[in-house]
Amino acid sequence: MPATDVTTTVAVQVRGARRTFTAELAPVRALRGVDLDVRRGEFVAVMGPSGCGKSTLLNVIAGLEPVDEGSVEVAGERVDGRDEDWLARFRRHHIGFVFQFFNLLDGVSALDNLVMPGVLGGMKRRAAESRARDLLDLLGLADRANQVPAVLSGGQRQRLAIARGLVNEPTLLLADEPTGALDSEGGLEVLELFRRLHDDGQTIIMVTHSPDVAAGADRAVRMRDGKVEPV
Ligand SMILES: Nc1ncnc2c1ncn2[C@@H]1O[C@H](COP(=O)(O)OP(=O)(O)OP(=O)(O)O)[C@@H](O)[C@H]1O
Repeated sequence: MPATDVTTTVAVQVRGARRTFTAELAPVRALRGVDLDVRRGEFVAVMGPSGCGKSTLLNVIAGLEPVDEGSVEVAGERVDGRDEDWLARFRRHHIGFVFQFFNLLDGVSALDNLVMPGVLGGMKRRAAESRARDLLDLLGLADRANQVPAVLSGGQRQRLAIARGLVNEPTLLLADEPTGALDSEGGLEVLELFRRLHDDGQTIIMVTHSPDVAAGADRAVRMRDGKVEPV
């Protein structure tokens, strides 16, 4: 990565991003020229009505979906126009993703839910296990290491999912409605955790419908009809 001031302080830069889905009735223009800048270490909430393109924006930042036009840069690297192998490697090193419905592996322990992505990301098993135990400690789940996700509470499961997103020490943590499936107490627990991660320097972009959750971020941006609105 070039060591200039701009690339070391900019975590994400999206310019003129457009993404259209083909659908039966008419094309859906999910992103219609999105511009977004996120600095390293920033905690940004993305808000806006259902269908305005929030998840699509996270997906193009993660390189899970291509843009039809425009550019996406993360940690000084252009993400748009890359092939799948490059993107898979890039995601393993730079992106942690947390989803609304946890996406945990049901049949294996909390510990193995963290060790597996670590090993897949290129860590030796012992290093992955040590990182996994540190994260379980950090997230207050040390005594749950050998339990399967089904016996954990919603808030604990989401904390485990966040830990999984952090195993590979991502440059950027992307969270799509991380509190959406939780009651208000669980939601606040998760928000508190994000605040702590942010205090430790983690860059976070979080999609949320909740103004209370967004208020915990450094900055909220609003999307409407496939664009980020000026605030
Ligand atoms: N794979 C797809 N195929 C077709 N249309 C899609 C696809 N993914 C998203 N869309 C459409 O693109 C638009 C934006 O979707 P997106 O999921 O980004 O919105 P959102 O703001 O995250 O919505 P929500 O808050 O309900 O999750 C919607 O009209 C959606 O139906």
